[in-house]
Parts: sequence; structure tokens; C-alpha cells
Amino acid sequence: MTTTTTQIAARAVDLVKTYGSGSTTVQALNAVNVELVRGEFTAIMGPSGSGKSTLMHCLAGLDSVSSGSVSIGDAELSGLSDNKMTALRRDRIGFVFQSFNLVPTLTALENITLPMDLAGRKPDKEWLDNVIDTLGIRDRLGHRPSELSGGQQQRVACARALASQPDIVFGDEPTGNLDSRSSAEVLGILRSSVDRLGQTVVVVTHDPRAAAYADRVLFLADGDIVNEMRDPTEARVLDLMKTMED
Ligand SMILES: Nc1ncnc2c1ncn2[C@@H]1O[C@H](COP(=O)(O)OP(=O)(O)OP(=O)(O)O)[C@@H](O)[C@H]1O
Repeated sequence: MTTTTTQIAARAVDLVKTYGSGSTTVQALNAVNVELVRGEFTAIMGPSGSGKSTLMHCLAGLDSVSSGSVSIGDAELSGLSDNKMTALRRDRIGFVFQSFNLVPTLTALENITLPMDLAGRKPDKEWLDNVIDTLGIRDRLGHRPSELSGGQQQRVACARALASQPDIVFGDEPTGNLDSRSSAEVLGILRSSVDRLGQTVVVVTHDPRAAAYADRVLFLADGDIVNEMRDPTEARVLDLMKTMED
């Protein structure tokens, strides 16, 4: 069965990314082909240096591609001007990073609505309420980041990413700085944003426990997708990682 364009949140076709030139050239991605289906939670795993961050950055339009193409929804990124690219990143992509990247002088609510405020857009109140309640941060909205725990700060960062109803939310090790309890909370929130809000979520992670929250895990090695798993469990992910080390 072929998947129609409207069901694809992001797509890479023959995506090659090289860094440097001459004898110092590194081929970080070797003609990667991948489709990320709307409303799914995908985890990207693989050894250090396998290309996970590069793939995410190219898919999110944070880095240019050397050849091949990347699309978000029906927009092919290489065809976009710098201004259009900035607008697309702002309006259609949400980001959650390892360091929460909240503005310390703003309250939680002001942080959540900041990207939309900068874009001159009004948040959809019903959606925003839904996100705030899904993330369980209603009683924290007036607090500044320094008055919140790490897990709460990352929930606010998740709310900021989800608030504008982006086509896709990218997380680069979003639980890398959290203890196991807060990690589980944040991953549960990303999971429920997929289940309850229909979000599309993609995270890079080293942690099989984090990957087990996903619908699908892509395994990278040396710049290629070498394996994938649907409906992962921590044990199955660990087993596959062991076979990939052999
Ligand atoms: N800006 C850059 N300049 C040169 N080489 C780079 C650059 N960014 C990444 N690379 C190289 O590209 C390859 C893939 O790097 P990438 O960061 O995507 O891997 P990763 O799987 O995310 O690794 P990690 O798990 O350690 O974060 C590596 O060999 C890396 O050294």
C-alpha cells in the first residue's frame, strides 16, 4: 500500500550529508530514505557518531543537505528561501532540547506562548488548555523556570513545542538531563501528545527505556538506517542493540 503525501509528516529521499572537504570529509549520512507518518512517535537510535543528530537536524531544517531532499508535510526544504525556511521552522516544527532553553525572566505560560507571540499569532485557547492539562502544569503557569524542577521545566518546554500545533515535534535527547522519574514523566507526556492530541513526535535517544515509548525505532549505523522495530519494548531494543554490536 502506498502512503499518500498527507499522511507523511516528514520525508528524506536519498539524503546525503557530508561535513568538511578534501581529506577531512566526513560522510555523516549515506543516502538515507525515511518517511515519518503523521501521528506516530519515532525514536532514532544508534551508536555515537552514527548520524542521529545530523539526520534530525536535516529533517528539521536546522542543517542543509549535501544532496537528496527533505520535506516537511508537502514543503520541500531545499526549495525554500531563508525567510520561508525560518517561517516554516517557527510555524510547523516544535523543538525540545536536552537543555530546556527556557527564558529565565518569563513565566512558564509566557515561555509557552513566546514563539507564537514572536510570530504575531494568537494561540488557539482550546488547544492550549488541552496541552496544559495533558502536561499537568496548570498550577505552575505563573512560575519562572528557576522555581520549577528539571522535569517541570521540560514539561513547559514540551508545552511550548506543542502549543502551536506543529506538523512535527523533534526532541534531541529530551530526557538527557533528567532523572529516571522525570524522564518517564516527560516521555509519558510526549506519548500522550501522540495518543491524545494526534501529534507527530521524533526523538533521538541513547536510552532503550525511552525508545520503548515510541511506535517505531529507527537504528542508524555509520550514516545508514540499518534496522527498524515497531512497537518496541526495552528488552527487544536492548537485544537488537546487542546484535548490532556483534
Ligand atoms: N559540524 C560538523 N563538522 C564535522 N563533522 C561533523 C559535524 N557534525 C557531525 N559531524 C560528524 O558526523 C558524524 C555523525 O555525527 P552525529 O552528531 O550526527 O552523530 P550522533 O549519532 O548524533 O552522535 P552522538 O550520539 O555522539 O550525539 C560523526 O562522525 C561526526 O563527527
